[in-house]
Amino acid sequence: MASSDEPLLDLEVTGIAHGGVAVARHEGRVVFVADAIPGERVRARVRDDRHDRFWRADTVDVLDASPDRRRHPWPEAGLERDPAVRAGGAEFGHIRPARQRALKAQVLAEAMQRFAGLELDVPVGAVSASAADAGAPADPDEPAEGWRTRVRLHVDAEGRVGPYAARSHDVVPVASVPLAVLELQEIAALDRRFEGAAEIDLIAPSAGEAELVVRPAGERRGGAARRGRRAASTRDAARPHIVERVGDRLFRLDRDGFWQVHRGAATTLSRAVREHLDPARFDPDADNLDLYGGVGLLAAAVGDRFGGDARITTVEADRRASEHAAGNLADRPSAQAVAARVDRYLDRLDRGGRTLAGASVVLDPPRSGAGRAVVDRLAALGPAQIVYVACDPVALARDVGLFREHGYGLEAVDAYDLFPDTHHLEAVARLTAIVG
Ligand SMILES: C[S@@+](CC[C@H](N)C(=O)[O-])C[C@H]1O[C@@H](n2cnc3c(N)ncnc32)[C@H](O)[C@@H]1O
Repeated sequence: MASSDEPLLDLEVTGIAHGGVAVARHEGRVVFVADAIPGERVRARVRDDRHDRFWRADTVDVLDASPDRRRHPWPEAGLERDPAVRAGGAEFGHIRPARQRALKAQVLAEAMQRFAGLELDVPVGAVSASAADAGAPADPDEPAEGWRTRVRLHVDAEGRVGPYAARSHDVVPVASVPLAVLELQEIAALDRRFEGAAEIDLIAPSAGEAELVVRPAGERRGGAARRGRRAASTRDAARPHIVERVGDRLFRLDRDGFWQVHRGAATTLSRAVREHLDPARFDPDADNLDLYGGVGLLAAAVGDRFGGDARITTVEADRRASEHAAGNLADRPSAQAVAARVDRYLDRLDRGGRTLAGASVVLDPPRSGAGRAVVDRLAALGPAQIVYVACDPVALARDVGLFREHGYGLEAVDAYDLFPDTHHLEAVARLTAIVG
């Protein structure tokens, strides 16, 4: 590992890589450079020179700035700070929002080309996080900050709170959290000392008060989820819950359970799933599935699109989330919630001699994607269409490539900027069986 005595490199920055780092070359070797923009010339300090083929470096000075460079909206994450103490989690904040989205679109296009063999040009749409019209397409010039309804901060040995530094687990005390929605900025208590605590969670549900939750050192997070499918204990039943509103519908979930983070995300993704499901291929009586269903957000969207009688089963590994899904979908007699791992659920269908012929499947896996084990099983069951909701462009592209091996084609894809000031993006794609 390089130290701050390491010589500095002057680099021509030529590209962008997955993960939010720019790409340059030095003496034939690729250098991944943090806090730079393609087209710039920067001075960078090498942080990691252990690999033969690539090094990692951090920008310390900009020699020729891009017109898309701006002052970082989070002072503790900006170039003025030494890279070792720059706040993490806002690695695109130094870039104007329109260029952030263009770079994300480029990463998606390159991933689709490389891993799925497809030439695509998909713009990444801005999404409003304002309390009044969250989820509406946003004015591209609207400030991108103020979108996070969940923020996790860490506590250092002296009780001070902050995010981890970029690329380390060192806590960086901060005076502001500009990516958070205003309610959370107001309660963040960043000047308080939290001795004995490990983490602070800031949570702003759409139907209820914003909360600051202190997690003592040694507390096990997500205990219920880890206990798997054991019978619900009295302690589980008493776990704090919150309520989220999407349109006219309310969703109940554990306070530490999964929910989309951007204030406009649940609306955006519900709408995207409704729009991407091809009505000509949708059979309300088929064994329609919402895989990786959480507390039933997207199963509800399917019901809203095709009516309460449309059959749908939401499958989720976290037993508590699945119990909430059953409650959240209780007004839909044709919807059911199953607590199971997706791969095991698909195996059970197969062993039972069932197929998914004529069925529509919503697939919303974690960041690592569905992967070969799930894609192979799902494709073998032969659904009519799959609407894939993805928060990682490379995992999506890899899985699209796998589906194509099984005769599924990519019919449509849209992308949304649900993580401004970071390198992340959300994409929704429709895959259908190619006939003939
Ligand atoms: C990206 S979230 C999507 C949740 C939901 N669709 C939503 O939009 O709110 C992924 C979900 O997959 C669940 N999960 C992770 N691995 C799983 C697996 N192998 N089988 C089933 N569910 C899993 C997680 O608990 C989480 O709720």
